[in-house]
Amino acid sequence: MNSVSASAKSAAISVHSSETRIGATPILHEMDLALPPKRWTSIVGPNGAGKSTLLRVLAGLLPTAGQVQLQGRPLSQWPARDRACQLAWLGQGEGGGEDLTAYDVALLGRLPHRSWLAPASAADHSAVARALHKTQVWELRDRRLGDLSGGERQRVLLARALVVEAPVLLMDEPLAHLDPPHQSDWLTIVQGLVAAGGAVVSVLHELSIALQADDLVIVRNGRIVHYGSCADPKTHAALQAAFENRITIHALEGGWVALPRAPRPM
Ligand SMILES: Nc1ncnc2c1ncn2[C@@H]1O[C@H](COP(=O)(O)OP(=O)(O)OP(=O)(O)O)[C@@H](O)[C@H]1O
Repeated sequence: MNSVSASAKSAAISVHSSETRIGATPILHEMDLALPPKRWTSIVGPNGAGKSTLLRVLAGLLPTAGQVQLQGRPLSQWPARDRACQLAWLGQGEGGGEDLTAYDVALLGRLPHRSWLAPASAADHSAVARALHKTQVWELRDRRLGDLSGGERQRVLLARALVVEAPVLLMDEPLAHLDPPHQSDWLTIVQGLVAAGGAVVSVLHELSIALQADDLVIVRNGRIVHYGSCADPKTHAALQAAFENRITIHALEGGWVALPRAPRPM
């Protein structure tokens, strides 16, 4: 299963856990996953499979019966500020800061780099400007977050995650509300992060985009049922099986697309 797995020590981020519960309900079982640097990994699977829960465990947002390691060191042993510089997070449908300008929302991502009560430095401002340009929201920088459209807002929140400049970036449904040109921009950003040595982990429902990643983690019923390269036919077979063969996968322009299987004519 783990043809591309790194060991926990050499991984950018890893989880080894027997069970994760939300309240009294067991949600994830026997998670053993080590994701290497310099790769983009997409987490996919049916609705309710546990993808977002797995990402939250990796981010340290949900306790688990086991251990998460970041850069080879248990998450719990990282000083909070250092950890926040190493691990950036873009959650699903994040709220908060509605009255802040887009610029100030992005600047929040620099907080881990700043000393207590210190004003933003020139480096902070240039990181924000770079991220707002990359995500195509520089022109919107003085608008309130609460006044932006869904896609504009998502791009500001992506900028906030990018300004952390962390070597590990976790994103839950980062393409929500993004139109195809902005999805394409997102792909360019991810490729740039990976080329610079980063580990990018994204939960995605868009299987054709997920298949453009380096590796795929397939989750079903709270378990990792496959982890492998997107180029591996075994990964395609596992993906089809995870979706009960209700998708088909086709080669296209050097990559793959996944389509819902058309119902048989009556
Ligand atoms: N707060 C909660 N209390 C109880 N069960 C929860 C809670 N949050 C999530 N769950 C359950 O945990 C399971 C996994 O949820 P999760 O959000 O991780 O799935 P997912 O794979 O990301 O789903 P989707 O594709 O629908 O976004 C689901 O059955 C969900 O109903």
